[in-house]
Amino acid sequence: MNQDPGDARPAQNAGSESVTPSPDASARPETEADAARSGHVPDDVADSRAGQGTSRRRLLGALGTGGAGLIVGAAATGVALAPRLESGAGAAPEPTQGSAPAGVVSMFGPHQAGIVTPAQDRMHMAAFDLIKPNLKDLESLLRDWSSAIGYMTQGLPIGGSQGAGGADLLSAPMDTGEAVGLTAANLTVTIGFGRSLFVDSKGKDRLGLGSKLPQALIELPHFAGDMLEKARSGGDIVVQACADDPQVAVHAVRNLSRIAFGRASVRWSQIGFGRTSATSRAQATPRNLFGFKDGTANLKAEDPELLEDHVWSTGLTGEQAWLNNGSFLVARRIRMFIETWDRQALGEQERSIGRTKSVGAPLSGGEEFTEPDFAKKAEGGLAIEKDSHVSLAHPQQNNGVQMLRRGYNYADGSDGLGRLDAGLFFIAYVKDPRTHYVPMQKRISARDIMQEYVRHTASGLFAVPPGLNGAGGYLGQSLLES
Ligand SMILES: C=CC1=C(C)c2cc3[nH]c(cc4nc(cc5[nH]c(cc1n2)c(C)c5CCC(=O)O)C(CCC(=O)O)=C4C)c(C)c3C=C
Ligand SMILES: [Fe+2]
Repeated sequence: MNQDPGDARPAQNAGSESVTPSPDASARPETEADAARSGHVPDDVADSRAGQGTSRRRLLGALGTGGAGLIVGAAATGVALAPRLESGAGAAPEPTQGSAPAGVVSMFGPHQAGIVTPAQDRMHMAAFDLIKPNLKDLESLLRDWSSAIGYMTQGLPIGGSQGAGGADLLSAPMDTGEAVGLTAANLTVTIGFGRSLFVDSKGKDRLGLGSKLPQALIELPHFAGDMLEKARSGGDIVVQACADDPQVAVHAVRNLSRIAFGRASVRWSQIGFGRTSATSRAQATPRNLFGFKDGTANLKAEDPELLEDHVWSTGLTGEQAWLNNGSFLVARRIRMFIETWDRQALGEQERSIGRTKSVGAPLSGGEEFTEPDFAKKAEGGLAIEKDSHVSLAHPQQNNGVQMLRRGYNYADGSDGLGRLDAGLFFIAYVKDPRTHYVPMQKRISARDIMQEYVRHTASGLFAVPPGLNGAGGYLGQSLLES
């Protein structure tokens, strides 16, 4: 993480109002008690807490001038978090102005970062359950998370330059510290809401958000071959942290989990290494653990019209309108029977997928990006078998629907039989899972030749709210304030 320059010491407990220091001192709370209630800490209170006699204004000045790479976003991130983050007063920092420094992906925009962002190489995804479901905790959690995400995605410790350890020896540091000295590594943090946030298993409203349950946020049906572990599935809120450095991604989830203490707890988490998709034409197509190129025919950031048709939620009205510009995240932990696969002849492996292993070309001929010809005949039948993976997943077989895949390889050691517990942590973003995921998964689960070599062990479906448009807001605000 970038260590910002100078010896400036940040406030330890400032609130959302302090994003931009106000020149009008009378507008600020006078006492520490007032400050705690409002979530805003006056500079002098903050200074004495930090024990450094350095005002937040000086901190901001130092960052603004010396931290050229961090520009306004970091400089204006006056939203420091209390060590235990109880105030619920955090809010997003100012949008970065102009182009972000290398390695920094802005958290601002109509859509959340981490969807069409060029897929980073590492992922840590975690699902959280609320501890005592109530709107107050949910809002304060989302505010505090948004603030922390603002720091982390700019390569800063949560709370600012001294967030991982200043002069206060009596409190736990706001940031756990293991990312100090690392860059932001293109960190993005994307959040989504599970059906269980809205209603319980009997359909009863849990938090007063029942009327806002998106119609498409269904209970996914059972698919042939599913062997789902409940403890690894579902969740009220999901957090997807992706970065090009594993320590940065894990640091993000660890700190968000720490911030959630008392309000939400981790239900499951999954670490992924090695992206299995390309989400931009500028990226090379990576390979999955079957050794095949994965992500060739994926939707790409350069296709805004296709993204509009297949990924972004649009045209929702009334109580559902909060989700416009959002999306749906489908997560499936798919174990791959690597050892069995590795014993298959190359021809059988290629027949299962429908593409060559070497370059990823369709078996009907051409190069990697040649469109498959599903009618082409070969010796003994079709060049691309009807039940090959690409045939079943191709838009031609799926009413024209497409998805944005953003999955990762995972390996969680070996099972008791010496086999790798490894596979694909499948992630897809879709406009509507009822049309863009369920029918395709049904077809794949029932017929795909590749099914013999995989088993779905966990599942999640989440509604992903739109992005942050400006300072002072927080991720998920449209759900709570519409
Ligand atoms: C329900 C959706 C999908 C699941 C589940 C899924 C699992 C899965 N896929 C591979 C490997 C490959 N998939 C490829 C293409 C591909 N896969 C899906 C969907 C699901 N995959 C789609 C929509 C597509 C694109 C189809 C097309 O338009 O041609 C490929 C080929 C290369 C590519 O285009 O990406 C591979 C290889 C595995 C190993 C797997 C589960 C473990
Ligand atoms: Fe696939």
